[in-house]
Amino acid sequence: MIEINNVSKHFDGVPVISNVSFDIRSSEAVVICGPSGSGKSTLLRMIAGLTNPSAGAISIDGEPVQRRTFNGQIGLVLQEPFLYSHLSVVNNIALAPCRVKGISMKQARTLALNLLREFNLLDKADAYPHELSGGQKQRISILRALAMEPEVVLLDEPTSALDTISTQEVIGTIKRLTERHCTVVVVTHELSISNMIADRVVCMDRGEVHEISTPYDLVTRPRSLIGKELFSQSVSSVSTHDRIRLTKNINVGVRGGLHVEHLSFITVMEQKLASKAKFHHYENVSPEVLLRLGIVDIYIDYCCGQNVSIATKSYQLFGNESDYQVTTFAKDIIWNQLVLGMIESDHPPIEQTSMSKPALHLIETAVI
Ligand SMILES: Nc1ncnc2c1ncn2[C@@H]1O[C@H](COP(=O)(O)OP(=O)(O)OP(=O)(O)O)[C@@H](O)[C@H]1O
Repeated sequence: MIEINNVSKHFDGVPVISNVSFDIRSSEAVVICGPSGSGKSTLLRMIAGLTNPSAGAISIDGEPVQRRTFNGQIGLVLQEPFLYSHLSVVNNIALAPCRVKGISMKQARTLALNLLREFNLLDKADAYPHELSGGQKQRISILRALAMEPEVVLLDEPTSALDTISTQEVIGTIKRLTERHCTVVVVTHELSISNMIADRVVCMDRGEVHEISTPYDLVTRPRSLIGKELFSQSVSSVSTHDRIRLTKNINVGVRGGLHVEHLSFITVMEQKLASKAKFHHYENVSPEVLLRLGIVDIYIDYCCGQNVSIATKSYQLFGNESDYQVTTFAKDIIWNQLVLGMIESDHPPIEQTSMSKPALHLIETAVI
């Protein structure tokens, strides 16, 4: 769908992007990551048609982006949400479809309300931007882009100005975009976004693409130095583990293929919890099924540097509409609040042998 062919860019003779080529398929979610100054935003701006390549070409559905007229087919979400402060949330979303697409304000508001309902923000329809949290503002700006029914949504550092909880909310919204089969391209420093939403991750450094891999491959077997540096950063030891008082067993599910050395958090946990935490590797089993059936208390999905993507049913740090959620936390948060909280709560120990036959069948047939 998006073709990037031998694209280079220089500013005043200084090269910023050098000979970059890759394709993005329709409905694909691609995360572009790399150190500061590696050219990520410049590449995204070129995909958006906001700046032209110095050499090479970028096209969407065969049409060069430079020649595309603005029709809302590319949705752009920036670090700052830039909502209109004098308009309510619903009118912020309805404005562009009304002005650009020429539909009536009534129709545009209906469209906006439907989006707000779908993305669980209906209760904010009549709020004004100053009444929203940073995360809510950013989620509204994503819906504003979505209201134009774009072919592709480009997001440039959508969470960099947000705290942990707001970041999780925004990641949830981006994830929903992907579930709607939008083509999504995200530039981010937040590695958890790639774990949560990306089909593929583009690793850039100094204007060049060094690796394009799935998040899982980047975590488990990075092929480039920059991929390794970004995704397998060394983890310092957990400072608070001595506070743990163990009274109960917890079952920890670990995604098959994820090895202990990928995360020293697990190593520390194994040492400290020795007899209390049981680790089980599961291949091709849905974490949701494992959690719903109570076979595991925590499911460790991906581990990336300081971040861990985990799923939990029985203990929730963040309110959520479902009783199952995958969240990416800094490992210290897991350790201090989640594991400690779980152990100190009245969480009943679950023995693996208590699985019923139907439950076993469910597990055998469930595929991630
Ligand atoms: N309009 C411009 N004029 C001159 N230099 C620019 C311009 N835009 C970007 N640059 C330079 O291009 C390089 C890449 O910038 P870019 O913003 O694309 O990097 P980035 O990877 O997105 O960085 P960050 O993660 O810090 O946002 C930087 O050295 C920057 O100073």
